[in-house]
Amino acid sequence: MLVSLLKFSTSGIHCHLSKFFRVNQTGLNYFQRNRLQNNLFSKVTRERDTKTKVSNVTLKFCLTTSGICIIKLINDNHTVSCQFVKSRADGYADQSALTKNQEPKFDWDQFFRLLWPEIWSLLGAVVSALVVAFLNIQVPLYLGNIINILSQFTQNTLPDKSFISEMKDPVLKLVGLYVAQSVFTCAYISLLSGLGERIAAKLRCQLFESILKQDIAFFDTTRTGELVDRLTTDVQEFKSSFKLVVSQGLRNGAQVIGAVSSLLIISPSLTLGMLGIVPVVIVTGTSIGSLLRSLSRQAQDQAAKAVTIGEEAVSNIRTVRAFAMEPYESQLFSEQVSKACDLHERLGLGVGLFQAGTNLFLNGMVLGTLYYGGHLMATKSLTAGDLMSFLVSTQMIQRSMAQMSLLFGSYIKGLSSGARIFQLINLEPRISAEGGHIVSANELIPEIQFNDVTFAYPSRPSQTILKNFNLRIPAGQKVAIVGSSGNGKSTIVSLLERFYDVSDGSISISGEDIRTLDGAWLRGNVIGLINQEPVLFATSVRENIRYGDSRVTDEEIEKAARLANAHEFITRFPSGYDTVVGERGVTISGGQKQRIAIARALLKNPQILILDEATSALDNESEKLVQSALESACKGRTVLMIAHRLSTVQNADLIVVLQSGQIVEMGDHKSLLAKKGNYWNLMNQQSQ
Ligand SMILES: Nc1ncnc2c1ncn2[C@@H]1O[C@H](COP(=O)(O)OP(=O)(O)OP(=O)(O)O)[C@@H](O)[C@H]1O
Repeated sequence: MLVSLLKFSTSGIHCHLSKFFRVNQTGLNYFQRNRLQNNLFSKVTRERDTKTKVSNVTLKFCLTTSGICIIKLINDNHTVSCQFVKSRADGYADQSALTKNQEPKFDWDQFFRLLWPEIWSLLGAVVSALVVAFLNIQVPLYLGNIINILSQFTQNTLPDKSFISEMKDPVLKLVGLYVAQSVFTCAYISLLSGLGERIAAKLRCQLFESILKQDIAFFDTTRTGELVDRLTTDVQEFKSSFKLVVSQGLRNGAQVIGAVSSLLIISPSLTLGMLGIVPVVIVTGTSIGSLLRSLSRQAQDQAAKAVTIGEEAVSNIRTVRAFAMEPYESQLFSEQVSKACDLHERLGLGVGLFQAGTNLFLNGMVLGTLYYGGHLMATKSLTAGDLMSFLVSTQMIQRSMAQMSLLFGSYIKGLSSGARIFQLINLEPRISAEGGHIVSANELIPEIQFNDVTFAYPSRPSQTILKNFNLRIPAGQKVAIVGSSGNGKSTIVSLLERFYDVSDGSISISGEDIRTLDGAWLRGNVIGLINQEPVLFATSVRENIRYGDSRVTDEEIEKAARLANAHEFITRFPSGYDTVVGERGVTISGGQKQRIAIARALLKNPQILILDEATSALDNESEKLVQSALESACKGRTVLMIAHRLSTVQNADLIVVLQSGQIVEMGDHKSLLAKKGNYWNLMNQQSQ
């Protein structure tokens, strides 16, 4: 990531500097310009408002709190102001495939489809919650009843009756009510919890599946942290809101309806007077709600941005440490966190104001009831027990509505999280990993043909990387592609693996356009890829070689490891094949990692092997070991080799020299040297 920032900055600065130099003719040479850029990085990323002078140019850097660097180039006569380099966080987030498109919308259809298989649990929970609400509504009536009996006893209107016998029935009923209330409360809470967890698990799996099936171009523009945030925070938020809204919302909603009905029975005039202002609350609530929803979405997006930055820094901790960039990363993280915090604070204030307003209204309602009810009691149209029931019911309405206003915040958060989840689940990859046909093993000829291939990366469509590229790699031959950095060598590999589709032309294997072939079959059975930075998972050596294929036996694993020159060092580990290699294989050396990766690739016995600079990250000693492993691995296969070090390609059947995405020379090592052209130049450069 840091490297990306530097690359990003370099190209930007380069562009501005070159414009500047063309205009002003300051005559800085290449080295001065490089020094200038290097200075620039160390200043931009470490200090604020720094000035430095290189040659006759003064550079001023500002790292503003919003993370935007503004650079001014000032020479003796001119001041050129370069508005430049947004912060890494903003720069990347702007490009994100998920955030650059339209605002995610909550899909109610999809939500109900998700709920459908859980309908019985949901119904059970709903019925239990409604029963609890119904029982709650009964409580004030029974209490009112008891008060009426008590007041009759205190006024001596029941002289012949025993207190215990009169009280026994209503008290027992009340106890029964409370017990039933507890049973149904337990039922709806446990049913809803299970339901919420199952839905969350299903959503996580669907999200993960959707992420894995996205094409590589999607990952070019979407940051890992953003995806992790959707998998974790959004699903968690959605689940909690769902459970809360269904349980509390249903219970409180039913309680309000039930309590209002019983109020209507006790005193219609008092009830209607009390409910007169409810429509005003509903209209105000709805309009405030849509404002809060938008604020909630912004807050969640911003929180995701912060997570993304934190995740990147932690996963690239070695680079961060090597550049002593901890303070910079902390600052970047805290800037994003404080932006998210601001938004959440505003959201909290909004929800708080809404709740405060609702509470004020509801308390006024209780006070009004007391006042008007007292008046009715004074005129003997209401008994003390009725007023008691009325007041308890009104308070129940007040409490329920207050809780529903609290739920409102959760409901809003749940909707925005759900919208973000569904957006990613519904995202269709442009290149599907599966589908297309399979060529049977005996018909498959491992011959590769690039026909007039032109290609630009989807994230940078204006930059054509390959132009009318034609190449035939006959079955069983070893073809090497060489050329200086950035000429499109690895791009050829990505196209052959069908990580991207060609913009024009076609690539065929065994005479079939690879766009018509099943991608998973192609990558899983036909092509083996060994690249510069082998990635191992934090599990045992055995599991890394097997990589999920349970059909593979231990003997086959050992055979592949022997072929990859890995068996010897693996058996020297105290736990042998069961040695755990640490996250991304940090506990073993680069050469060892590479040989495990070779064994993994060989295990599927691919007919086509791609070596993308497979030895360039190794020292001489490791390179020799890996090179000999590769030589045995290449036997009997069609091999496409990408190489920086020309020493590794000399025995190739055909060497292709690439320049700016086009073939400029082709031949074997000897004939190319004899030509004294590009290949010869590259050889000379390397030997120097
Ligand atoms: N995912 C990507 N999105 C956009 N542009 C890319 C992407 N990957 C590579 N490029 C650009 O494509 C061009 C060719 O890159 P490629 O990696 O194919 O070159 P290469 O010859 O393999 O270089 P190297 O030898 O340094 O690995 C470069 O300009 C690079 O910036």
